[in-house]
Amino acid sequence: MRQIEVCFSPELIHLHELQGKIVVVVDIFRATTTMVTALSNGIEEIRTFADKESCREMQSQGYLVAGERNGKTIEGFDLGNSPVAFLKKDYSGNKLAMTTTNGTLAISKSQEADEILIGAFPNLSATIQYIQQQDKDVLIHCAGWKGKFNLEDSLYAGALVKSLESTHLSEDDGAMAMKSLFEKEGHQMKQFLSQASHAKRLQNHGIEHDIDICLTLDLFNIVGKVFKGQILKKI
Ligand SMILES: O=C(O)[C@H](CS(=O)(=O)O)OP(=O)(O)O
Repeated sequence: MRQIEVCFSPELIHLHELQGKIVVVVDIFRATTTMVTALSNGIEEIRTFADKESCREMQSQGYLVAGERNGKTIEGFDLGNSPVAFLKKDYSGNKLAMTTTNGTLAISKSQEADEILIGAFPNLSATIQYIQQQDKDVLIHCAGWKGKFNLEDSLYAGALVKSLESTHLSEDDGAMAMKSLFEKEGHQMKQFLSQASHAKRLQNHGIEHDIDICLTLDLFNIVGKVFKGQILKKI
């Protein structure tokens, strides 16, 4: 049987074997949710950058540039890191360059994987369906917050482990623990995650509506996948 395991922070990813696996990168608040929303609303490809300046330079190549530092839109950028902003108009025909605090770092640290998927609650079922069709082990790479464990990415990991239990064994302690957490709290996800430190940070920025999108299941029937350094959508 295929295996599934969880890495709770990009700081711990060196402890895991990535080769041959599907790595699902997850940053519920908000980078991977924003990416999936952008792809669902017309963005044709996303390139991710660790630093602001390399990202900003993509403007001259016709890319929209999006990103934040400490949750705030970077000065001179077209967009921040808000999924809601990508629902406000049709972005068909546009390409996006993005830099965020945690999510884009987790993607760059997953490069040795056989496949990298972009995980978020709004495309959970599509991602599950795609994984079930592949004959590969899965590693869920939680972006966390500045190197630390966080509740929302971990709960997503639990949801994925639980949903894949008929096809993927979770012998890893982290995967087992998160499955139990999801079994206990998954039915009241919004209430449970409203206590999360990052949810409180977003509330302080007055962007509660982002939280709603981030915690809504199956809004989009797409899979976000990295192909040669670009994130593209697979329908
Ligand atoms: O924009 C976000 O929500 C966070 C910012 S921070 O970690 O709270 O500074 O970035 P992300 O990469 O989406 O976790």
